[in-house]
Amino acid sequence: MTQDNATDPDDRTDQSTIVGSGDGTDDSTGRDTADPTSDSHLSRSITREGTTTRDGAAETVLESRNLDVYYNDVQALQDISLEIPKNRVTALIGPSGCGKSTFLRSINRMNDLIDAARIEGELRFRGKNVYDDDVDPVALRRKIGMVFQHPNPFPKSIYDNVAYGLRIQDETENLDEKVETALKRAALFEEVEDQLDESALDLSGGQQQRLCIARAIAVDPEVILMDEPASALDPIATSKIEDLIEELAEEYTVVIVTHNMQQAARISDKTAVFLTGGELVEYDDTEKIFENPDSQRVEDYITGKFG
Ligand SMILES: Nc1ncnc2c1ncn2[C@@H]1O[C@H](COP(=O)(O)OP(=O)(O)OP(=O)(O)O)[C@@H](O)[C@H]1O
Repeated sequence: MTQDNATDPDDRTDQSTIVGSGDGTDDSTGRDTADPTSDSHLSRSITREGTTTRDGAAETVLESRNLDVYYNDVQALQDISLEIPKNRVTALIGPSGCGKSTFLRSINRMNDLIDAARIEGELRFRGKNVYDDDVDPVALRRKIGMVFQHPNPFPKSIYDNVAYGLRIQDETENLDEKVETALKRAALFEEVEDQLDESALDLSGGQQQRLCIARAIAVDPEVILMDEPASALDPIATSKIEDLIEELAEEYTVVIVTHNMQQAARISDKTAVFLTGGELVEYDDTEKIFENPDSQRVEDYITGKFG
């Protein structure tokens, strides 16, 4: 479990796209990155506007294809292929050490920060392999924000925490409004509106976690990755975070690692079950996984026979 801070604004640049050039132009193929099913090798900016929704089905936003991850010579993930739908909550569950956090960190290239980590295969965000040479990981992490197990607000005021990323990006127009919107979306505004200038460190753990979510939201991501975001919180704070996650899925695509199977069953639409050895054993609608999984190993895990 990494404690790195994907939202650390000091790690950011002013680019608004995930590609190095940031100029929003097509490469020589002239094809459009917006097509999530496209196989093309592209260098166009990836924007929210360029999407289409298939009839009835949620659009795929993230897709791993034959993804292998190694730490030095040890393989942590084996041949992971799955599609993550837009505006849904996708839960990653499985016993300790099965690679859930590794997969989550692969999505926004947080594993780049681990020297021993090596990736093979593809991880596509809106059809574009995020491991292509022209992808800027800092810009990628702005589009794919991350919230960690332990709340990690900066030692600054509540306001400055939320505004930090926007200031780094020079997006200070209507800053008060943007901060307020992010705090509202994170279901925190009403609790802190009279203390915006006070230290974020004085908030409760649950409030700090919602502040970290507000900080991630403020820079307008499309995807929010959450690595056990409620595991350090008490039951009431956990319940608020769970309610919030369901609300967030109206605006964002949420991918959450959780050890808590009840939590996965309560809040997620899709569930991926990883088992020992870094194998994705089953991935399906959450209801199906919990009520009638295809795999006996998954059933054994869900019913507590191991793990
Ligand atoms: N930085 C690292 N260096 C070396 N090995 C690592 C590193 N991070 C994880 N691993 C190994 O990779 C495997 C997968 O770890 P990962 O943390 O992704 O699993 P997990 O399912 O998220 O576990 P947990 O539920 O305990 O957080 C484990 O064997 C772990 O020891």
